[in-house]
Amino acid sequence: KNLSSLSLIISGCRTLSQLAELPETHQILRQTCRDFADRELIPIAAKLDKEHLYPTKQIQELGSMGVMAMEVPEELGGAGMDYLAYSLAIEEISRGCASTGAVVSVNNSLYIGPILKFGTEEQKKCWITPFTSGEQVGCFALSEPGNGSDAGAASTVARQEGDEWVLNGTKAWITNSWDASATIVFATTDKQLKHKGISAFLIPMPHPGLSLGKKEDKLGIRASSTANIILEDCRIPLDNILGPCGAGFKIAMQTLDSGRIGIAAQALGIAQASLECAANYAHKRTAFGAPIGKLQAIQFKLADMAMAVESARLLTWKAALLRDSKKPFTKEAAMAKLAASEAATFCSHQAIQVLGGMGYVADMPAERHYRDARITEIYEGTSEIQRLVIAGQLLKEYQL
Ligand SMILES: Cc1cc2nc3c(=O)[nH]c(=O)nc-3n(C[C@H](O)[C@H](O)[C@H](O)COP(=O)(O)OP(=O)(O)OC[C@H]3O[C@@H](n4cnc5c(N)ncnc54)[C@H](O)[C@@H]3O)c2cc1C
Repeated sequence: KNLSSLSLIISGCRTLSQLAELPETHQILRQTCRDFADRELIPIAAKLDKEHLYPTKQIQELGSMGVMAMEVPEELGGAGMDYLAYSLAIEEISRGCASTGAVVSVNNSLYIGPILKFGTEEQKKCWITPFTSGEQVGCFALSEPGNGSDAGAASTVARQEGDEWVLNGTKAWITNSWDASATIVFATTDKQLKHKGISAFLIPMPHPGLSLGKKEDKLGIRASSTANIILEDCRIPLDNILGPCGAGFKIAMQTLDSGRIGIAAQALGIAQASLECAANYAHKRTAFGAPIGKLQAIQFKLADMAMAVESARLLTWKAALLRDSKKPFTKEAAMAKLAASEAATFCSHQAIQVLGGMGYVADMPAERHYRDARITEIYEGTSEIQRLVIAGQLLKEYQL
């Protein structure tokens, strides 16, 4: 009995030690994604951003590397890796191009994630496998023009008619929508039951009755498409419901818990890129006869940036490790997303200051990082919502 509790302690230590030093498999994956970002993403990120171009070729290459379906078992076409690996991949890709990070993260955690968890075996084969190679991507349609944070107030409706569901309503801000081949749509099936009357549906794209709004002209992550999805008597077979009828809100909330680890990782990538940009510039730029990196004012900025990135990274890895060991992680995922998104906005702001005038123009990546960082404090739950989630969990822990 004593020995078995000791082995538990030892395995706990191994998990903790991963916060300081990654296992070799994860180090290799991280380096592979970093090399890919250096080679394939950094040289084109400014052009993708400026011209709002979807990175078709890069997404396909990431698909062939297994990065479009990190957690999906190999028999379904995925990489069969864990969430720590996923967060490392998203950070490295987003360090190269945050828009590409958004496309990859939505496909993995918002589209594939809930199908993997709640789908039937048939649904997994049909709706996951074709989305593992990067040839096709999916999207996740929860928000509406009238409600984002208050996701339980969905006004999109689905009614059963014979052997079909008929959907009507408008979903707003849907990432990947213009490039997607399928979407998960959340719609109310029983208004009386409020959020317990919301269900999740799988709809192929394009599909009769489903149309797209204009591409939003965004501040950042401009290479990923964002648009309304409009449903007008959109008919799908009864089998296209995901999970039990009425389980949609639970599916959405659990999906966002996991998705937040991906957004934390995306924010880390942007923060890290900002730090690297500022540190490199501090060595090269001279003022008053010496590199600006010799100035304590610049050094303090770099130190604060490095601390913000590293502490948010540890929170992100902790949330991922908890999820991988099947322990509760809602609070830690919200903490990771909040800390990492604030680190990204802080670091990208400071990077512009370190670069001076060069930080303000598109010749250098600092201004793009600044624009890209901002969304991480908004989507998959604003910073205010993360604080509500953290406080809600915390108060439960201290309940008398
Ligand atoms: C580029 C982009 C991509 C997106 N991608 C997707 C996607 O793929 N799928 C999808 O479903 N959605 C997506 N969204 C929507 C996104 O998740 C919402 O914008 C976000 O959840 C906020 O909702 P809202 O815009 O309606 O703001 P609101 O909910 O109207 O909030 C406005 C302000 O009020 C605050 N607030 C609201 N409620 C509270 C509260 N209870 N306590 C304290 N403060 C509160 C908010 O924090 C915010 O500051 C995307 C949005 C953008 C901009």
